[in-house]
Amino acid sequence: MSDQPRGQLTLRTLAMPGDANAAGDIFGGWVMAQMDLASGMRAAERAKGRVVTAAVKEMAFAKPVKIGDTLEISTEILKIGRTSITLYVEAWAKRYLSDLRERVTHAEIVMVAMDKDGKPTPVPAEG
Ligand SMILES: CC(=O)SCCNC(=O)CCNC(=O)[C@H](O)C(C)(C)COP(=O)(O)OP(=O)(O)OC[C@H]1O[C@@H](n2cnc3c(N)ncnc32)[C@H](O)[C@@H]1OP(=O)(O)O
Repeated sequence: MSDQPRGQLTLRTLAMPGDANAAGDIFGGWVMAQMDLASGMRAAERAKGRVVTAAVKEMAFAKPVKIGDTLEISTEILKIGRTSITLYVEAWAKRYLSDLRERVTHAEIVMVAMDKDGKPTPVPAEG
């Protein structure tokens, strides 16, 4: 497993008190939401249109995110199907007031390109 983020840095945000429990641990659901947002951004750019999340493959949280950490989400497009885009997504915590970065979780996320009527539509050729 690499000690560097894989793919493109797609989203950076700050973990705030409102995203945490009473012990200062950031909710896993908030981290997942940021990963979903980043996947949507990357996939919509590739699809040149709207996308929805079809599936999130198994996830585990290896390390906590704490209040004040910068959460960095990187994405790599693994596969383009007919209407789907499969991404490998990593979440890293850049620790508060430090240069230390730790990978907290990763997942494969499948996004599907949608037409204006909300039906799956082919992902256009690149370029
Ligand atoms: C902005 C948001 O994130 S929206 C919030 C969460 N997401 C949603 O609300 C999406 C709700 N789900 C849906 O609308 C539908 O189930 C869809 C569009 C994801 C799939 O619709 P389906 O009728 O199954 O369409 P269809 O069978 O044509 O599949 C479309 C593609 O999705 C893929 N797909 C569908 N379900 C899954 C799944 N569970 N896992 C992986 N891929 C899947 C298919 O393999 C297909 O890919 P391909 O065209 O590259 O071969």
